[in-house]
Amino acid sequence: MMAAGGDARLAFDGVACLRGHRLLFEGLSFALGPGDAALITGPNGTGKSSLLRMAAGLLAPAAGAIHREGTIALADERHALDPLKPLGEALGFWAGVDGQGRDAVAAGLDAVGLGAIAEVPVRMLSTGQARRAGLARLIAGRAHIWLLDEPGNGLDAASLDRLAATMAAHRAQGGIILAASHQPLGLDDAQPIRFRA
Ligand SMILES: Nc1ncnc2c1ncn2[C@@H]1O[C@H](COP(=O)(O)OP(=O)(O)OP(=O)(O)O)[C@@H](O)[C@H]1O
Repeated sequence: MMAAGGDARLAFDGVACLRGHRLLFEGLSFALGPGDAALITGPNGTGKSSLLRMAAGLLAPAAGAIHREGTIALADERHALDPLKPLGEALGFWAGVDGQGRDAVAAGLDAVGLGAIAEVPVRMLSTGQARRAGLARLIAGRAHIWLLDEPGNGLDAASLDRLAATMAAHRAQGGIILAASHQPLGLDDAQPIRFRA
């Protein structure tokens, strides 16, 4: 079972983002509670990934405040799984760090359709499988707030459907999703956060 969202909350209040000497955005405010989702869209380099890194606490806002309640997990193109280990074992390491057990790893693998290759070393995964492995890691961590950076990249149609179903289940349990994507993710009712060139 996924963690219940409980009182999960993620809110930006008048946030500005400075990278190098460039102001990417300012005055950004939004609030997400249990079951909510927001979808960040916009051209390359406008600050979508930077916003997610701020939400994760990896990048400080130049102005404004970010409020978080609940556990947070970020999935981007770096899955951070040990390339030499079998997939299931590599996921088990991170599940342990997140205070989860083998059942969470099994649920993560199942959600991305990789249960049959749990014994395959991470270095042998295809591009799309590696991407799905990163999502399995996120799912197995059972965090309340999911930050997803282009989660549909490299995924085939069946995997995109699974991702949509997994996101819907997470929200139904009170989880929160903040995603950046150039492609539709099935988050049609999500709050839009649009960046412009
Ligand atoms: N460490 C850094 N130092 C300075 N500038 C950076 C740094 N990291 C990213 N940037 C710049 O910040 C800007 C926004 O980058 P970001 O990755 O947030 O964009 P994005 O909207 O996610 O783009 P894409 O659609 O290509 O993924 C870019 O111009 C990028 O070069």
